[in-house]
Amino acid sequence: MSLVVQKWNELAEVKAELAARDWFFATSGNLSIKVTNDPLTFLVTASGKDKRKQTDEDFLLVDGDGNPAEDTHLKPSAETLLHVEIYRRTKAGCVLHVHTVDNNLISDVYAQNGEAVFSGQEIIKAFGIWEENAAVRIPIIDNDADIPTLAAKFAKHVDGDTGAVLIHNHGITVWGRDAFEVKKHLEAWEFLFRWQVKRLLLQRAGLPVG
Ligand SMILES: CSC[C@@H](O)[C@@H](O)C(=O)COP(=O)(O)O
Ligand SMILES: [Zn+2]
Repeated sequence: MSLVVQKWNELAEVKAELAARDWFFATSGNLSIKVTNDPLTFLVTASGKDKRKQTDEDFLLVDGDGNPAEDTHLKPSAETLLHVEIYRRTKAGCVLHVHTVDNNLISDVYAQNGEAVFSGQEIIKAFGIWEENAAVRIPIIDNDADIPTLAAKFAKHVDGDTGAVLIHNHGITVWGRDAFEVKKHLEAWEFLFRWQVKRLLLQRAGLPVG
């Protein structure tokens, strides 16, 4: 099996799992997986598709500038430049971007702080952090319809082989060394967002949550 086919299958599997979670509302979301380092090439979702469907036009191979590296009628994701920033700056192997109601709510509630911080949760261990009372933070950046502008703001927070950024009232972009790691991190973030949204509601209702 060629490397591209192997990576295609890996990304298709993650895409199917996120689809099963119903994390691709209204064609939102984009995913990518690195294929080669030198030169940089990666598979990225084709733009505007319903990512819940599985077809042989789901992904296309792009180069280090995010342009198609093959002859195709498919258009790379509108947000490919964000993926480019990650692959150029880190050793990440996979990038996932989803819009969920909870990640949008958290991005809005904490927008003024420029970050959301979570602590006191066992699932933080999914990030490989084992200390008692550990806290994790996720930066929140303003959304921008101009993708190069958004990518420049986003790039300021890309400083490790794993990471995540919330885009205000838009969604989350998470990256990791491989598909397994990034999916685990995405699931942990979404767990924390859902937990926090529910806690805020229960607190508002006067119920005794910590
Ligand atoms: C209808 S979702 C809005 C899109 O602009 C975008 O945010 C998105 O996540 C999907 O765009 P795509 O070009 O299909 O990768
Ligand atoms: Zn998006």
